[in-house]
Amino acid sequence: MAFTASQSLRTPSVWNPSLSLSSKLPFSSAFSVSFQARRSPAPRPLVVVVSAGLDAKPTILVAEKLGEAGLKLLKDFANVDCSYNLSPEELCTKISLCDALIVRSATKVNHEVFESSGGRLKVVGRAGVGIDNVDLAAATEHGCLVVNAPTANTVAAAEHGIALLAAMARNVAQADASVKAGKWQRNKYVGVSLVGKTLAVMGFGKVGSEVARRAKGLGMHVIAHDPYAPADRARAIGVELVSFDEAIATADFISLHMPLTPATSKILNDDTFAKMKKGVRIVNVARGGVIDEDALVRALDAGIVAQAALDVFTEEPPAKDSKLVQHEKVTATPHLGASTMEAQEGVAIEIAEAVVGALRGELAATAVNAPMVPAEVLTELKPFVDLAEKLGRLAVQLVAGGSGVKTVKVTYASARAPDDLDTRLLRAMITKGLIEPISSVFVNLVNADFAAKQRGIRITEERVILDGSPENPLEFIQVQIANVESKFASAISDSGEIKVEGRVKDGVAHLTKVGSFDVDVSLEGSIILCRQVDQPGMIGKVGSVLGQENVNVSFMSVGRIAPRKQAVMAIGVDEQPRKDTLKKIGEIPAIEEFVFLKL
Ligand SMILES: NC(=O)C1=CN([C@@H]2O[C@H](COP(=O)(O)OP(=O)(O)OC[C@H]3O[C@@H](n4cnc5c(N)ncnc54)[C@H](O)[C@@H]3O)[C@@H](O)[C@H]2O)C=CC1
Ligand SMILES: O=C(O)C(=O)COP(=O)(O)O
Repeated sequence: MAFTASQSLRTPSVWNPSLSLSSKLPFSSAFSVSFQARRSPAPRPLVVVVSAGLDAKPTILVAEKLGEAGLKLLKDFANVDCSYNLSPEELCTKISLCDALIVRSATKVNHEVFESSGGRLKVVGRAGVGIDNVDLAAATEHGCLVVNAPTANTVAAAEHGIALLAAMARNVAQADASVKAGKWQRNKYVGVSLVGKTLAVMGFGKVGSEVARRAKGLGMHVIAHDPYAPADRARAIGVELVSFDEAIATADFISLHMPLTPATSKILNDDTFAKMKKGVRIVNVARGGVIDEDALVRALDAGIVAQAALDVFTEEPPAKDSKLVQHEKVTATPHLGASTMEAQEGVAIEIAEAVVGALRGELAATAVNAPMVPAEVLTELKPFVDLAEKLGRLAVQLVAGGSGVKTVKVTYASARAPDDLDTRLLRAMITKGLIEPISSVFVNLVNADFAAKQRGIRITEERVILDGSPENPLEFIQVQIANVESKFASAISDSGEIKVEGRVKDGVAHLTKVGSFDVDVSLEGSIILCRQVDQPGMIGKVGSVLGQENVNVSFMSVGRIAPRKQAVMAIGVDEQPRKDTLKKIGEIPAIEEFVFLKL
């Protein structure tokens, strides 16, 4: 049978586009939903990380210098190994003993690092903004959460951008070197004024907008280019958003503030320099890789670019004989944008809190490779998260042979408006439930979609919109697995799929349907499902077998088609019955089939 779905997964509008899933996560095209994710007014988006399952004190490797206040937070919680300047080989060796890794921009956290961790690494904390030094796809594949510290160095980076802008325009660095060399060259270092000039801010995010604000204070005319920035945010600070071509063609100064991504790599190149106003001046506090550095040297030599002020380089540190760094029209700093006392203390605290929180399995505000779920949504969905995982677990255990699952349909029944229910978390937990019982993979919110895709499992989501009060986020969740045989034939619904359905009652997950049978058993402990001919005394017979074997029954429920016809009995048990206990149940006359399901 074919399941239908009508729309691709959308990114909620509250997300910062540069952190959005659409650009960072290798989301599977196998997933589709028939509604949009929730648009939340929450001030801080949050993400839940499935707990790393740590029993002992975790170990955190801090591979680059971090502020003291952050280190203290880390040390209060974990064993902290501060090892700076590790070679790639040393990092790979150490990482297998670490639960978390904290880096700045100098450490390359590549595929080998995740491979070498042997599955122990659960969190990578980037103590700063740019995460281009972390292989996000590899992190996701390994179920490792990546968090960054996106806010604490914004002002520092913006201030450095302005410092470079002014220093470049007035030849401060070159004149300083000249004076120190015993010269007094007042005519050589005549600069240009900033007031009245047009500044194009490329990348109107946190740093870009702070630069724009400051440049306006200097009397500059500020325009910006950012394909994802909302026009009203720009308008609010008197900045006009323009196209890339218009920005570079009209600017006297260009300041770069976009992340380094495949789309922005070498975005300034021979072609784009050729479109610029002759004599343009360029500031780069973003990433060296957004400029084709050889092309910049050519543009400087040709006089297209009058000057450049660069804090960042494709290779850091750049080669000593780098033509770009040595160019007399270039002012260079060694990636100092975030390096103020204040920013480094702030960044250290921000990243330490995020990493510790993530290791505790708590909420983290700054996940880069996982869906961010606002806090209040999470609180509301918590019992359904439990239900979702358990339904996934039950459904897959009902498959004969336990494998061959390819097509899963999840139905959410709710009175909520279609765009008012964020199900990414639920889908991830159903996926976890489906995959973990049949593999050795640890599935969490980070790698759930990836893990499903790897196994060729296609999960579609559908909404049933109910009448009634939208107060309760969900009435029930139904999980169906198509095109498989079941080891418990009664779990196959009339339409031919394995079907389980559950609800949350008084905050507790309940199984409420198996195949076409209504049952009601709380999803705690484990479950025995029996099909029998409905007749008096069955509950007592099964109960006494379990009682004799000291297996505590927590819940029992019988769902039947009609009196004295076939019925399904669901029995919740606290302990796992021994094999011969289960055999004894199977031997009870009138029991036609039974299955034991672990939650
Ligand atoms: N030199 C330094 O020490 C520092 C450098 N940075 C760099 O600055 C970058 C920006 O930082 P934030 O403003 O905090 O990040 P942000 O994420 O707030 O802003 C980045 C902006 O770039 C935009 N963008 C994405 N692709 C674009 C494209 N093709 N063209 C134009 N705009 C595009 C995004 O929509 C977003 O608004 C970071 O990614 C990092 O690489 C940040 C802090 C310190
Ligand atoms: O936050 C960023 O993106 C930066 O570039 C700062 O890098 P750093 O932490 O100073 O190595």
